[in-house]
Amino acid sequence: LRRGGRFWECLDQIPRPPGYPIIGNLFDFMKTPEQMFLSERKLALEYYPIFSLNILGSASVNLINPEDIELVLTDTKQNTKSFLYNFLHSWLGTGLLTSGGQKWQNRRKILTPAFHFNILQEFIQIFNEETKGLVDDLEKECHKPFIDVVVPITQFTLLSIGETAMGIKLDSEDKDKDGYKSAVYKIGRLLAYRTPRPWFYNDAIYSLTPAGRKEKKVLKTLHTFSESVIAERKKYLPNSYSSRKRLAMLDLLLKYKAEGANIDDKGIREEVDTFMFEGHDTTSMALCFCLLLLANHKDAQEEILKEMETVLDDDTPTYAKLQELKFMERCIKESLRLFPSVPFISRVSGSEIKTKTGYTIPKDCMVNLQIYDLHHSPHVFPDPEKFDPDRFLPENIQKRHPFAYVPFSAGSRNCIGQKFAMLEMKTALCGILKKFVLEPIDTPKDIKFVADLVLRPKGSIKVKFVPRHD
Ligand code: HEM
Repeated sequence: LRRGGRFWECLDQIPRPPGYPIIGNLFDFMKTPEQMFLSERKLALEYYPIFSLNILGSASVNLINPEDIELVLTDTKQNTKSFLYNFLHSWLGTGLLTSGGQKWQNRRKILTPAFHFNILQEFIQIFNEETKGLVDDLEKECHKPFIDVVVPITQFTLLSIGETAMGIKLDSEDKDKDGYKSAVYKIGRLLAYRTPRPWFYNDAIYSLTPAGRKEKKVLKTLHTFSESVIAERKKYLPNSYSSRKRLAMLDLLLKYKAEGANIDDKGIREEVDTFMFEGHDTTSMALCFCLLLLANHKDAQEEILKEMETVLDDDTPTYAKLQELKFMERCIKESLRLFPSVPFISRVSGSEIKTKTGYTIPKDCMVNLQIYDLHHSPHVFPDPEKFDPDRFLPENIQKRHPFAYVPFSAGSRNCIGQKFAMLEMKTALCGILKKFVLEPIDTPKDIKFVADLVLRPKGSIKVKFVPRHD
């Protein structure tokens, strides 16, 4: 009623799965996190290219086709994140991922230099050192019938973001770090629980519920960790920053603050929380799924090895050498197609959107861009479940719509860390594949997912690591 006739008039034209009066499609989503994930996939397959949902008057439009996804991602009027991101405010505040308008523009401008090519080049040495630690850990465990790769890989990505962007060395035995990792899992679960329950959307009401009280405890762990990261880095603050032209992320923010720029302690914590999370969890999942796929595709594994032998000889990879690993890159890209770490993103329409498919999305409506379903659609990728790195040969990319593949989103709000992530994943793969042959235990079909902040498996991802004897 509040939204008026035009809103519902437009929305009612868009295909919607049958629901009930008042509650709408609520029962499609009042399910376990695993069933919720499957429900969305089923709807996307059935209703491609577009469908709407209405849960107790909370409406959304879901886009699955590249043409309409392009319309949203290239229009700055559609840049505002939907209210779903508000649920992250108690954790990430309004950092780069969750902010909008002028604040987002200022922060993006401040933080972009922290991911400049010169900075990334310096990070390769850290990625190599952390890869060595990862390979040592895998060596200790490789006598076992399998390793759940999520455990060592998450450790690797967390240590890597700590040492690169934050400039601190996290102790691999550190209890706070372990508490942080499990808190990230817990908050993801709580958000998945809250999202389909509009009666918990009000913060005051939610805070009184058992889930809200649990969230408060989890937030304490998350914030204690990020505050300790900032305190640790502050110990090493130089008196003057002028000696180095380019600074990594946390130093850059601390410098801006010291110089009186428009960022305070709260702002710095927002970004540390944002980058600690976005910088480790997404890359960790991407790398885990890549290892799963390579274990199941020995031919690709051997081809990567041959390429490594030609390009790297026996050296540790440098920035320039990593650029030359073209086949490895295609494998990572294909892995991110099948397992995009961020399965969907969400916006609110800043104006009416006339879709290429002939519908009108009303203004002020939640618009979800279903990246996972776009990447798995047979309309977009023939034989979509097949692992085929050649889909990313230049001549094949050219045949596709430019927005058919968007694991890092696209447009002005794209992922600021995408180059960082690719370099980190390539360095880790070089270290791992040089030492081990990956053997399959789980197959991709065995993996069940849960609705979460990132594409998360329900249980473990099991791979066998067999030491390589030259
Ligand atoms: C494979 C790894 C990664 C994937 C698949 C990924 C994916 C994405 C996607 C899809 C978005 C858009 C989110 C949205 O619109 O709501 C995003 C944004 C973002 N990502 Fe990543 N990401 C990855 C790695 C990283 C890393 C390593 C960092 C930091 C070092 C990072 C930091 C961010 C930040 C801060 C944003 C918000 C950017 C903005 O709105 O200006 N990401 N990422």
